[in-house]
Amino acid sequence: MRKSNIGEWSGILVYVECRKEKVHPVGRELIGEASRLAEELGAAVYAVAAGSGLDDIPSQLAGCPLEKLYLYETEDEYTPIVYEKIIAGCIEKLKPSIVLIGGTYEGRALAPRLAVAFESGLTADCTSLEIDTEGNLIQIRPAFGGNVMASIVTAHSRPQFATVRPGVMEPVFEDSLREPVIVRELVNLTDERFKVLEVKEAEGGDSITEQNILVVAGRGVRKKEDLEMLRELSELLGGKLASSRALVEKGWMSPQEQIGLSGNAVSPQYMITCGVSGTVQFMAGMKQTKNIIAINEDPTARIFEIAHYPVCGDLYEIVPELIERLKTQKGDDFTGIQI
Ligand SMILES: Cc1cc2nc3c(=O)[nH]c(=O)nc-3n(C[C@H](O)[C@H](O)[C@H](O)COP(=O)(O)OP(=O)(O)OC[C@H]3O[C@@H](n4cnc5c(N)ncnc54)[C@H](O)[C@@H]3O)c2cc1C
Repeated sequence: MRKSNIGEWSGILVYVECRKEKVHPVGRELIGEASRLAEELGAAVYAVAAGSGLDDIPSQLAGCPLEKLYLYETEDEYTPIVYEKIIAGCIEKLKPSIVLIGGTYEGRALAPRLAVAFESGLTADCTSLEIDTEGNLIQIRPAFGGNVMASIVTAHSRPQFATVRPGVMEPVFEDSLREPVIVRELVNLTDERFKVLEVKEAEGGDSITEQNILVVAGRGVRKKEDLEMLRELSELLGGKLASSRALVEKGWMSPQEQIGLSGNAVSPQYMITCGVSGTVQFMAGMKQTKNIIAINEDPTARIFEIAHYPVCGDLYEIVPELIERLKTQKGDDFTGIQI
């Protein structure tokens, strides 16, 4: 491990992922968390973004308590190798003690490369972050299939790298009047070994991580065809259907639609779980949900421990009834429905 003079490194740098000139929501979530940690450390928060068309990024981050915002304008499409060089250059210059990166497809490829480049530690998919008495970042994440929570510290090298999946942290509250210093650079670091010929959007529509309303199917659903009933409910509510891993393993739902430790972390306004027991691995991906309505026929199901609206009963009776009421009710205001 490269010996680092730890005292030379300070502050928190957040990698702000941008797609099609838009800040990925995880950027604001990480800035929110970084500003909380920075207060404890008495340190500053910085952000860095790379890509083309970054003109609008400062206004999208308005209200964020940032000291500096680094914008690296490049025509290169995202490839981990080129972006590693760009972000490593920024880290080299700034020397932040902590670097936070979204646990997205992009971030998951970028973070390990940066950690190797700086010969420092990385903890992937943290669910919580704290500061210890020495000022180290305590990186907390589920381990051993979610049965224990591991607290990991990178005590002897800097920066301390951590990724956090979208939807796990609260987004920053826009109350800062501070205008960050904007540092803008043009970069051209094309790596001859790679050429992006075309970028194709993944099929399957909007991701479940960006939904405000989710209906979640669990093993309590008996047949694949019965998912249509839950899909209808999700569409009537203007949301999307997601599932526990049980149905992904059966091949009824896709891995992109799975919530949990080995799936997606989500934080919708409303979630209706149907026949989901509430295992630790499932709950690791949905604890930030604002309103949980859980339908389960077992009164001792663990999901009821975190549900705001527990509904004990057979989903095959309750869901058709809900659909019927939604269809007959004027308007589609979900909050007005009496369960
Ligand atoms: C390393 C690891 C990672 C994992 N990652 C994930 C993950 O990311 N996401 C995930 O979901 N799981 C994950 N799992 C699997 C997890 O342990 C469980 O197997 C899974 O969450 C169970 O899904 P479930 O709640 O749908 O099914 P079950 O636990 O079988 O629960 C089904 C529930 O349906 C209820 N039910 C049955 N019939 C009805 C009915 N007619 N009406 C109402 N209720 C009914 C039952 O009472 C029961 O509570 C992981 C496991 C491991 C080891």
